[in-house]
Amino acid sequence: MAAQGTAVGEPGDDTGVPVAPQVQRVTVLGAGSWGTAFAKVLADAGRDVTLWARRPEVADAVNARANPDYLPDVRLPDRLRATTDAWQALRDAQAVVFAVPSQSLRANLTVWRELLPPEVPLVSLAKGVELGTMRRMSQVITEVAEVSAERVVVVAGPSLAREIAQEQPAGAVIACADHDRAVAVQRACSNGYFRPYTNTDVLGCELGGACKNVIALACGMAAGLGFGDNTLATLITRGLAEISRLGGKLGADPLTFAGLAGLGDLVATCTSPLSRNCSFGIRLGKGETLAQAQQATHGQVAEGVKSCTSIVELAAAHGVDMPIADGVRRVCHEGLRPRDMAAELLGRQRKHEWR
Ligand SMILES: NC(=O)C1=CN([C@@H]2O[C@H](COP(=O)(O)OP(=O)(O)OC[C@H]3O[C@@H](n4cnc5c(N)ncnc54)[C@H](OP(=O)(O)O)[C@@H]3O)[C@@H](O)[C@H]2O)C=CC1
Ligand SMILES: O=C(CO)COP(=O)(O)O
Repeated sequence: MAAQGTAVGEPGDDTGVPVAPQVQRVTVLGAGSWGTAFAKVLADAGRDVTLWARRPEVADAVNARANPDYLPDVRLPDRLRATTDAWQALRDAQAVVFAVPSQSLRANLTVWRELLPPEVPLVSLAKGVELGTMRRMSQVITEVAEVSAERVVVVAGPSLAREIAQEQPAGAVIACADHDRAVAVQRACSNGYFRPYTNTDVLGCELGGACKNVIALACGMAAGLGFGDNTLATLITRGLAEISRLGGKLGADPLTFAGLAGLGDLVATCTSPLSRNCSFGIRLGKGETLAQAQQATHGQVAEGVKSCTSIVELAAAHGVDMPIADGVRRVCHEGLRPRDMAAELLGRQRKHEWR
């Protein structure tokens, strides 16, 4: 029997699992590519969605069923409304989704926290680790919004925004320490092309999402240098090894890294021309400086460029070796040449694959 205040799962949920009350009105804060695509996912799942954009022209475009800056040629659903007024966006929300870049979440949340409705799930889409504090996004949310970890939900997995917006089938992970809350958000965003699974390993899912961006930069560099699929497969596999090593040390579930938030997202991001991180890495591999690559990709968020620093610091603080991530950090921020990074990785002391 369902616990008080919950309802028994409807068909499509885990059999008989009690779930939190239905989430119908959802607010997404951030109208970039993933914020807009995820808002569309929610609307296509039957939710009433309000999207907050910081620029009026983006809100106007979304209200005219488009977001040409971020998702050209995608028609947005009628259930999706946009505004630049955060108070208006948040006042009736039954779930709130944060879709701004990782390094700006704290500052934005400091403004939004007074407006957040009590008790509702707070959902993070961002894939990064905060510079300076080494905090994951769920930790930033619990700290700034002063809420318990059980209220914070993380969306992870292979979710290239443009493919999702084109309604191409994809799996995802909805992670929350409170399984019932994960199920409520899972139900709110399940539709005919988006299939989310639940997980209670928030730490592992967030590490998978943030670290794969750094490995995708390395894979892009390899492609930019002209290396082929053996190099790519080696970087993906050894990248997964170092992500799993960090996760294991911090207490994540090792299975998470074999799942959509680990291997799944790593494969999608390291191999797709749609990945901003991979594309940015290609530019570096072809010889562009960080500044040149940033100028050429103006307005695009390649989270790994910043998170490589905080991830390597986090690893060092726990005595974990992450040679690929550290190589990426040194290319991005210390002027190491990608070709020299490759030589250094190949010249490391020979070792056993797992020990
Ligand atoms: N794109 C994708 O495929 C996926 C992205 N993610 C993650 O989602 C997060 C958001 O990325 P994504 O939507 O792709 O990013 P985009 O670059 O597409 O959009 C960024 C959005 O955030 C806004 N923004 C940028 N800086 C600030 C700021 N300082 N304060 C407030 N708003 C700001 C932008 O507004 P404006 O237009 O006014 O500049 C824009 O709406 C990232 O962590 C990313 O890793 C996760 C899965 C998939
Ligand atoms: O997270 C993503 C896919 O899951 C998007 O990756 P990029 O930020 O590299 O485009």
